Amino acid sequence: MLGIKRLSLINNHLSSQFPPIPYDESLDNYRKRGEEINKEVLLRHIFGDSYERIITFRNHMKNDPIFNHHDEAEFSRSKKRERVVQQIASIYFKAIISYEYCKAGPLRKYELLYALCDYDIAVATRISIHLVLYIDAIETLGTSKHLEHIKRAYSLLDYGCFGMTELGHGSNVAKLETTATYDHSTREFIINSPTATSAKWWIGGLGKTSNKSVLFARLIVEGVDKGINAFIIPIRDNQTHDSLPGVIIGDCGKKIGLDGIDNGFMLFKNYRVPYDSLLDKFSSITNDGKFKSIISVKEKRLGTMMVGLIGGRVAVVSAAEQHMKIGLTAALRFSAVRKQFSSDEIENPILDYPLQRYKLIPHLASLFAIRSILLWCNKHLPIVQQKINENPEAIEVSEYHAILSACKGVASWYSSSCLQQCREACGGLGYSYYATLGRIIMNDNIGSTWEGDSGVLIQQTAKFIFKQVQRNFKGHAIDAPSLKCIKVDHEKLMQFKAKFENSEQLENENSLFELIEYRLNYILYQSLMKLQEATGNSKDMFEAWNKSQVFYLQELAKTYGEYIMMREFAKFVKELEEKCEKTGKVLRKFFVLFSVGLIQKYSASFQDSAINAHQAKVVRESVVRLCGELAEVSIKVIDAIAPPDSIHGSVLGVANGQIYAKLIEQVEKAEEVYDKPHWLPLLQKIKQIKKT
Ligand SMILES: Cc1cc2nc3c(=O)[nH]c(=O)nc-3n(C[C@H](O)[C@H](O)[C@H](O)COP(=O)(O)OP(=O)(O)OC[C@H]3O[C@@H](n4cnc5c(N)ncnc54)[C@H](O)[C@@H]3O)c2cc1C
Repeated sequence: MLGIKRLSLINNHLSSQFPPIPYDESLDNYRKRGEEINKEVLLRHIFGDSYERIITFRNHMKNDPIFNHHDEAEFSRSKKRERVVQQIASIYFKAIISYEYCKAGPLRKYELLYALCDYDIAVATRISIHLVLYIDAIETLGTSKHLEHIKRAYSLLDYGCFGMTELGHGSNVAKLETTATYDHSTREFIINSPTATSAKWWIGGLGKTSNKSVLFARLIVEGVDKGINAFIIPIRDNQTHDSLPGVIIGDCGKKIGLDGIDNGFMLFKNYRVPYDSLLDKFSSITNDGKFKSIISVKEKRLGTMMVGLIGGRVAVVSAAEQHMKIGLTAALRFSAVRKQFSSDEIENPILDYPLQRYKLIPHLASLFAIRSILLWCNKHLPIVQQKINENPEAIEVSEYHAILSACKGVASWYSSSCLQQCREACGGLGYSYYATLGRIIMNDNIGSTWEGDSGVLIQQTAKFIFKQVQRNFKGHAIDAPSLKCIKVDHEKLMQFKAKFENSEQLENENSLFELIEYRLNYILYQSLMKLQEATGNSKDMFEAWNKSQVFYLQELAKTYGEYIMMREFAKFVKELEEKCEKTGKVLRKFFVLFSVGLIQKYSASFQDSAINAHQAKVVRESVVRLCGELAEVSIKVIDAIAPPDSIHGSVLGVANGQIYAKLIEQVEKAEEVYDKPHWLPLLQKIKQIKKT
């Protein structure tokens, strides 16, 4: 330690215009506080079977100078995109990603994406559009004749994109306007963009990179609209990289973040592709030119096709957790070092203040809740993908879809709120680019929109719950295991009174589940009543459904998502306790904080009758006390889960706690730090004008 301290002093002294900065022991001191945990056990528990491979990918990045956030700080959009391709090339071949490698383990590509997302979601997304969206679409919607496209994609002989969204439509996929008209004389499809709003828009990797695209278009056979189908088509010449005749490709321009992704637009003018371009697992055209589908009801066809495209949504949940982890690494380590005010001479680290603890610690608890549901999603993803092949309408499939949709929404909203708190928790220094929070906030921001707008997506969760309840009304048992707690008994619901009198009783796991299950049943009952009322004064069910969103159906779906997260968090803690009692004990407190936090957040609806004023006070006091206890151990916890400094890139989150030295070093390395501005003559001219 002495050696490191001396080195840090010498380095600082030799290269800086600033006075020497003594080694700051604040973070080391905070690290000694709180209960003991076993960091390795915790990280292994979090990463599960992926542990070794994620660490290997991390090491590839750590040892490769092409992964360097500070180099990239002043990069132009074009340079950033070039750098992302260099990074992908570097890691893809070191990681030996191939068709065989990914077939050997369905989660393997997600492990690479996970490691890359800790560095920058732009890099992870650039490759995930290709590896997950493009390849999974061919795999889910295509047949054996399309296997060659998949193999070429894994070998990077083709680089693919996912062409669904158009300028005019994103959420309402059924209304996409691009047409693919079948010409039986040549057994080809003629693709056209009939309107400006039918231009494919926002397509990641399309702007500059891809030579192939999965394309969603309206299939016309014998003049009849057969609905949206998917195709695999070439879009650029593989040698010259020119767009093919009949295809117009452009770049969507400057975005508010994610400079590293080349989002593009695409238009078609009588572009002909052969029959085999149709991904024809569900629908095909016979040799005598007749449309045929294994799903006879047209309205059901699109939904069934979409069911398999779930991998991207799991990646969004993961990104939310990863962004929270990086934000909290910066904010917590900074807060242990940063000092402001005291009642005596020695100032307090701001992490000692209950207000700062309340700002940050509940988000650390939510991070573990998201991680827990992610472990569940990862475990069930291959099972559900298999099930989709057998029966896309199986209950396991629709339940997975409902849970994932709710959790995608909840996780994306949690991460936005967490990152804003992290930025505020770091005060002005949090606004520096080198704190990394600004970059992450803008990159994370899209999580609530892409892969399906969260507010639209969770309506599908609400629909799923309603369908299950309808089954119950018709005398059948609810067949989704996650909804076994549903009891549509109004009388009993209204009589419910929480029993806890003090924090110990409140924080008991059974008591916490009883309360959150009550909340779920209560909001369900309210939603049913609201929908019934709205049905009476609306022109149709569509209007009634929309009138019941605010305060009801949206809340129902969110509560369900949070309930499932809580259920998985409880399992996560139990399994951890079996591996290491002391670490499990600390994580159990995070579980309790997450759960009590939900009760506190929803206290308005609890207080209708279920929780009295005294109990509400117990809930609030519990939150504050748990935040205090967990803040003491929070540096150890963040140490366990934080990626290495070179990967998270935040000067405020450096593991050695030398935040001021690191920030100064970075600022002094930036372009033109001590230079006169090139616009000095303009400044002087203005002064001259003022004088005369
Ligand atoms: C950076 C980036 C990358 C992307 N990459 C891809 C890609 O690679 N491939 C691809 O195909 N797409 C891509 N997309 C598109 C993305 O998936 C869509 O933007 C997303 O699905 C939302 O659709 P939208 O933009 O049409 O929003 P809209 O549906 O127009 O939503 C706008 C607002 O209307 C509200 N709204 C819509 N319908 C309802 C309703 N029924 N009830 C209440 N409110 C409603 C929404 O909640 C939202 O607030 C990308 C987008 C971005 C920004």
